Amino acid sequence: MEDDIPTLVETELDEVPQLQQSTPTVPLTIICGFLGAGKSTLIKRILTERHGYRIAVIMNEFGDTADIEANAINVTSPDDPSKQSEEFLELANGCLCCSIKDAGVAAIEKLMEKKGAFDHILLETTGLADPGPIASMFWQNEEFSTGLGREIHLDGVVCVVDAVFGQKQMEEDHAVSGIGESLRQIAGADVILLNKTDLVPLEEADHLQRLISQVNPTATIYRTVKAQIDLKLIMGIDAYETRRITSHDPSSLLHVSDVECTDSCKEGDHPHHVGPHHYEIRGISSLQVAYPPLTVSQLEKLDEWIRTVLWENHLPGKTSSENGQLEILRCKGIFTTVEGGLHILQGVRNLYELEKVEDDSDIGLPDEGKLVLIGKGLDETVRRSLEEIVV
Ligand SMILES: Nc1nc2c(ncn2[C@@H]2O[C@H](COP(=O)(O)OP(=O)(O)OP(=O)(O)O)[C@@H](O)[C@H]2O)c(=O)[nH]1
Repeated sequence: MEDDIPTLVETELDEVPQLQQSTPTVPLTIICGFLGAGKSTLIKRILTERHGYRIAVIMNEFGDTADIEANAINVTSPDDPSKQSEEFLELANGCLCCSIKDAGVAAIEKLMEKKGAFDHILLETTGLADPGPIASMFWQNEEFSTGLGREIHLDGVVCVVDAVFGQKQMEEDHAVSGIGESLRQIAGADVILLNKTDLVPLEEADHLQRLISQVNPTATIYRTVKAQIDLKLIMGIDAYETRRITSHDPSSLLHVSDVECTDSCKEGDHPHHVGPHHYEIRGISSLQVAYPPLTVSQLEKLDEWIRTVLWENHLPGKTSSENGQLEILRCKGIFTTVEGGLHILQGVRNLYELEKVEDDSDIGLPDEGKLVLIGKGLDETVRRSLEEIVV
């Protein structure tokens, strides 16, 4: 009998370091979506269903949480009404809910004191929030990376789009500095849930999905009813990882939808096909450029191009006034080099990272590199300027 004991202890010791290595920081997912699209429905599901994940959800307000309490969900705090104003609520399914009423980082700092109680953070934004600045708070931010960034990392941005009103919201969006919030949300998303598809005919959902892909060809789109989605598809997606990739098919890192315009797309009021892989809706468009394996100097030129455009809002060698308004909301890229290296680009607004992938010896290289830009002013001049990098 006693002989069994050392074997058990040994197994436990073996497992601990492996777990610590594979989860060095807690992933954070930003959830955005226009008013009424279904964000709260998604979050309510996460907080109440038995999915087996321990997720901490940071909400704008406790309004919906009070609703969850009213629905007799087991909250660990006693039945004291004043407890509703508590900042943290632990729910029956192991999830944790907290308010972000004060300041984002402060709420997360408090949350991290509870580390160990959860393994993923979801941050819900308000319906009118632009996810770009929020994402940049958690990514490539020096202050963050020397503080909280040692404990959490940005996993991805999920946008919930209303299948009934989504198109109207995109087209009628009141522009703030030229670009409306619903378009900014779609442009900044890594995963899009086209929700409420039970309320529209199939063709309407197809049409809206096509419009969304035209604005953001890099996002993965799932159709949902009542935000029913396998959580594995929206969490743990590592959308901002550039140095280390686990996929053996690196081109899958830059998922790009290939969509063509239909007859119904008219210039000016709908996305339209401007050139190969170039579409536009209310000033926002995406631009895709393919690249052969790059030399070191071409990669440096590309880096300089991205830096100039993202930081100075004009093309290299031109002044801002010459090029009209150029604003990049999101950029992604995957590039191979003639030496056989693989480089990944990730960018949110004026922040970007162009990094060589570590230990790429056992992963296949894609046939061609690809750059995808989403933003404003992405016309043929921009395309030509990008193509000149490899001439
Ligand atoms: N029929 C149908 N109704 C849905 C679906 N998803 C959500 N709803 C309903 O749509 C309404 C709005 O959903 P919410 O989850 O509150 O939307 P929200 O994005 O959180 O809204 P805000 O907090 O105002 O930004 C609610 O009445 C939901 O029950 C769906 O897939 N189908």
